Amino acid sequence: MKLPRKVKLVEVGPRDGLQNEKQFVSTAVKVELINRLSAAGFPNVEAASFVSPKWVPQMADGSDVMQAIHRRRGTIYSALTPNMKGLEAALAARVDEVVIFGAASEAFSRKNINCSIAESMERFRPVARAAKDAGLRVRGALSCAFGCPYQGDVPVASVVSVAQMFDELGCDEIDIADTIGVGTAAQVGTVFDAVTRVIDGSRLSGHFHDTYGQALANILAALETGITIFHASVAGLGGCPYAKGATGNVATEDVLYLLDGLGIETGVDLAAVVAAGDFISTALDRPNGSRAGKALLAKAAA
Ligand SMILES: CC(C)(COP(=O)([O-])OP(=O)([O-])OC[C@H]1O[C@@H](n2cnc3c(N)ncnc32)[C@H](O)[C@@H]1OP(=O)([O-])[O-])[C@@H](O)C(=O)NCCC(=O)NCCSC(=O)C[C@@](C)(O)CC(=O)[O-]
Repeated sequence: MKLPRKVKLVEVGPRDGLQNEKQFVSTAVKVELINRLSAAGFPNVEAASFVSPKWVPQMADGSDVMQAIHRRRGTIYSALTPNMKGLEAALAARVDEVVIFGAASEAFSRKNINCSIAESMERFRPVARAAKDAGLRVRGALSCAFGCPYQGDVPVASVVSVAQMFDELGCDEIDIADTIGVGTAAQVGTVFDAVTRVIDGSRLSGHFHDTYGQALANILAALETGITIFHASVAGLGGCPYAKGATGNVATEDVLYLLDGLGIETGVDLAAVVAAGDFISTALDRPNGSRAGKALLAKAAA
């Protein structure tokens, strides 16, 4: 098994992790979480979402969050921008990277962003162009690459085709996302092998939710196909408001424990992430969703 020496870990907890919370999480808590995560050494933190507050009320304070955070040198702060209105807000908030987000499933595209896949790409085109003109990085998030809550199976050909659309829009990075956490290691191999035939693997990332407990195995399977960028959410927070039943992202602490054990460098301090996971679990008054996080906290307290 040939594995990479280094991996880029993108922390998505402040956005993907919190967006589904029913009770509004205060701006101060969001800011403290982002500051703790960037201090832990993440090269990239997904910090906000400039979407319609009617669709995702939890993310309505994105501008305030971006204004209040302490920007660590070397950290890329990303935000979701579904349209030009979102991009204008993101530019005003001085984000470093925008995320346009589409799906490999027509049904999910309509539920999540209220348009077809083809329409979404036409909506994203000026967003990507204006973001590039402003010197920002552009990431394309490709949901439902391993299954859809509305449509069921998603053909690998649809994943490849939407990845190529993002590529054509000029995306620097493309996230292959298991939105509802149904993918298996075998499927991960098949999907990444197919996408890497048309897009260089160094520009692809694995974004795994952990509904069926397969996320760490899926990360290992993706590492074996040469993928070196992964997303994770501190304390396993999260879920998509338009993907019922799906649990949070794979917990960052668990991914770090795996990567540290494999001797793969991330530049991220596991102990600091464990403390951030404890902070946000306490603030939300809920059990910590990271197995490694809980074990390390218990060990430290013993
Ligand atoms: C795309 C739209 C806006 C279309 O929504 P729409 O209703 O078709 O759009 P609209 O243009 O008719 O706008 C409706 C209202 O929203 C406002 N509006 C419109 N755009 C914005 C904006 N950017 N910022 C603030 N406000 C906005 C707009 O001004 C209007 O306000 P009104 O006139 O009614 O007062 C909507 O469907 C939406 O916001 N969807 C976002 C859903 C979302 O955020 N989902 C979660 C993120 S995706 C995800 O989690 C998956 C991912 C990325 O993690 C990967 C994975 O795991 O799969």
